[in-house]
Amino acid sequence: MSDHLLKQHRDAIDAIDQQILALINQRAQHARTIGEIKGSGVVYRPEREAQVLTRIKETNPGPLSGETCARLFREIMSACLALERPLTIAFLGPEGTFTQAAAIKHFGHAASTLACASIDEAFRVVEARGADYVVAPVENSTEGAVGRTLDLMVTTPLQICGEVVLRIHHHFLRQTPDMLGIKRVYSHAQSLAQCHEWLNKHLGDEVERISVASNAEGARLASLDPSSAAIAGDSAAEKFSLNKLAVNIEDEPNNTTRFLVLGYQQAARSGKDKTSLVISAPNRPGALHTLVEPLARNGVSMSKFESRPSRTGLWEYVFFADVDGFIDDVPLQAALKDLQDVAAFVKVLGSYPQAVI
Ligand SMILES: C=C(O[C@@H]1C=C(C(=O)O)C=C[C@H]1O)C(=O)O
Repeated sequence: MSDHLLKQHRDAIDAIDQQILALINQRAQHARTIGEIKGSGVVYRPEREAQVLTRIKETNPGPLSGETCARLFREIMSACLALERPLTIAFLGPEGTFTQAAAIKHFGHAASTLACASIDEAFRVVEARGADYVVAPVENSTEGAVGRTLDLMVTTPLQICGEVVLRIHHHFLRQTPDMLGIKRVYSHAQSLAQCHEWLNKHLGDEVERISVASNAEGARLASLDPSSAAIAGDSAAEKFSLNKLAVNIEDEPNNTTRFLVLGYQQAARSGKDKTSLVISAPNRPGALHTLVEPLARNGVSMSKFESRPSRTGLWEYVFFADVDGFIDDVPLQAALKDLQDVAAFVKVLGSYPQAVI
């Protein structure tokens, strides 16, 4: 390899870096001015961020992938937004959970994350304006709905203003670098379930499976005791300096979790939006059909329909529906009007941009 050629390319990179540096700061100046124009109002604009990321992906000339460029711009926007006002995001702690990874994926590293002891607590902190937004898991592709998040959404005054989809990779973690003398394995119940085939194959019956409040808590416990192991993701492995004895041990290779972002904010239309509803009908034959029919009749397509026992005792079940489109779209307005005539309870949980990255 010619040293001369190498130097030429490095000089070019140095010159480009200076241009990038100047341009990023020019961008930040605009964001700061936008912040001044917004005044004391809401600074985070999910629809605008979704549009920026979509444009970057669609116009990216390569060789970097669209996904990679969107991630880079995600961080640039995060830093620009922090110049307007830094955001605090409540999540189900401790540090190192997948929910924290989802919060960072959505808001970037310039946002501060606030670990909470439970999903309830994370909602409560934001409701009391102790943090700006809450990120909460709502469904996993293998394990289904996260009931607690659904229950909280029925009564919270917060609105959904975004969604995050995260690929979940579980690793088998331990203080020592071998599989000898393992007496117990800690993880969240959902993660134990998502890896049960791997566990059945690689661990004997005598190894106890202990479900704990979070994967990160499992990793913490395993870091204190050489006879214990844990199942958790990358960030918990790093945080507690554990060895990865096996990586990506989830039974389902496309294991993903969807999270919702909630705050005191209705997102504006991004052009590629979803609306979430919770509805309920009196418990009589055909009730479910009554709830679905107005959506179908008005040509509103549904991407999710989930039932959940009602906790108020007023109705037997409540139903969570995700539909395509923004709240003031004509077909959706018509469907909602028809629904209000037949449903005992309808609450719009929010209209928000579909996840871009
Ligand atoms: C700059 C703005 O504020 C924030 C930062 C954005 C950015 O860096 O592009 C986009 C949306 C907002 O969350 C804006 O509203 O345009």
